[in-house]
Amino acid sequence: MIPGFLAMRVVAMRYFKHDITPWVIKALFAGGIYTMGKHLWQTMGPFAEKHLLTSVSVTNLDPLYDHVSKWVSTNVGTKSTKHFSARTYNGRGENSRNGEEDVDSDESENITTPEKTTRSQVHFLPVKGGRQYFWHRGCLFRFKNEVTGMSAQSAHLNEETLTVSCFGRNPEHLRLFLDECVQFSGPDTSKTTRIHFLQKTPRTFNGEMSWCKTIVRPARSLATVDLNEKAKESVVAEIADYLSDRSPPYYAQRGIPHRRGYLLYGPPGTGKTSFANALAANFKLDMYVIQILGTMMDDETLMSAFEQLPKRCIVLLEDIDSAGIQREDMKDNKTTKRKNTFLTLSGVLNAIDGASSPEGRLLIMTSNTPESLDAALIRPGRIDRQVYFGHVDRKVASSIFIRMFAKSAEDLHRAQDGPLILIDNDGENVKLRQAARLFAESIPEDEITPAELQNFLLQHKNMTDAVANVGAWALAICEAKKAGANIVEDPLDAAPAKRNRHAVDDDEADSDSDSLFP
Ligand SMILES: Nc1ncnc2c1ncn2[C@@H]1O[C@H](COP(=O)(O)OP(=O)(O)OP(=O)(O)O)[C@@H](O)[C@H]1O
Repeated sequence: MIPGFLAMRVVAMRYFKHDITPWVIKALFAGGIYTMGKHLWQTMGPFAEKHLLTSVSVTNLDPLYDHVSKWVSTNVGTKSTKHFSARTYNGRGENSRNGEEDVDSDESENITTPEKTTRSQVHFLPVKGGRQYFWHRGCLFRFKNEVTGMSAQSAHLNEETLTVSCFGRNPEHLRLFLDECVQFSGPDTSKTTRIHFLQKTPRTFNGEMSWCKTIVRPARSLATVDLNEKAKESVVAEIADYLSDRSPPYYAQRGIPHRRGYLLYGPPGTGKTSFANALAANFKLDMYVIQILGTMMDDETLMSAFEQLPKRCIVLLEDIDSAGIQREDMKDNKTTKRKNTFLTLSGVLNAIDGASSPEGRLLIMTSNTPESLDAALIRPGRIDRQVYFGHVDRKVASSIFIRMFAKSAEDLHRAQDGPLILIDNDGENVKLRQAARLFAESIPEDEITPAELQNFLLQHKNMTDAVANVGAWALAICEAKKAGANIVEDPLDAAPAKRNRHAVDDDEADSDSDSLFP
């Protein structure tokens, strides 16, 4: 008997003149059936799932994860569930994931396409652990979204798994569905490079750092980085050989640790980081960036960062000299507190090639003043090759100009790893080539960095204007550098008196440009 039933029955009889007994019996019966069904489902569920469903699982380490979740969030969306997790995608078919951001890059190829858009969209997915059912091409599908563990790439990132199941035994339905997800996702995400940064781990309070920040950038082509062609080709060939399947056994047989290191050195803004990015894109490797300066990095953190690296990747140690790891500090192995670093020479060397540092990775260090680095840091075995990045010469100036003003990607033919070559499709490109020659002739050789030139061209997007003003601008830059000034005023923005100083150059440039662009 249900406790209090008699009292309730009496009250119902008195006030409603109604006997509730049959209703209570019906409710008890329904409850019994529900409990029995639930129990049956719990015991039979795994059996039914195994025999009635065909499933496929994808973890968030695979690009397919993004394609599937994007399809589901767009096409199934809010129809059959009330609790969601939200995530953002931008219009290029890239996405944000766990600690991962999309960024627009000023380093993307300079030829823009109209379909590139930076607008972010918010999409809904079922909460983690949630399920969603939907029909696709006449088949009932189930979508499950679960946290399944810690990511192997970073001990602090969750590994999430999407399981898509379809009722029936035919895996063809799933294959068609996954194909559609990939198509739906739009531009190929392999045209992006993932760049990982060290960050204080959000879930710990001791300030421990791990690779928990990731950004996705448009893949940079090697052809858009100006560097001595022979040097570029041979570096690319060496890395291709190092990453090939025959390389690990070759190193192992000879008892050599399977590691390779490069030092890219030269003045700031000459393309060292860009080249590292382009190498990562070319070899489809993730890049792991360690910025020592300003991060209070110590030996332990650096060691742990290296230990967390995946087997195949590029590690970029940025501006290793400016981080305060310099010869005099390292000689007696003192801890250096200069410039906020707490690193010792042995700490850095251990991290780079100690017993616990993974093999198979490619190390790239960049430096503006390599002469200040300790010989131990860049000895062969740690750094196998040094590559110089310098100021622009006429060839590079012309190449940057053409890249900036070419109207479309089709106008530029890309040799495998070589420079971009302008195709003379029509008269326009002949003009562009001539303008590039004039532009390059107005620039003093080996004085100006590619970054400075690129910046000038971003501010002078009109070709005639760029050719006409580059001479005066270059002169101003060179004068400022000689005087040790950091601020360089654009001669066009300067007072008239100052502009007159370069009147001759302006006039010459004007006459050149006039002949080109009537
Ligand atoms: N050699 C180059 N070829 C093409 N673009 C270049 C080159 N050098 C510089 N740039 C452009 O200049 C900007 C800065 O380049 P980057 O960051 O690669 O220089 P860096 O040498 O790494 O500088 P830093 O030493 O200050 O880190 C980028 O936008 C890049 O596109």
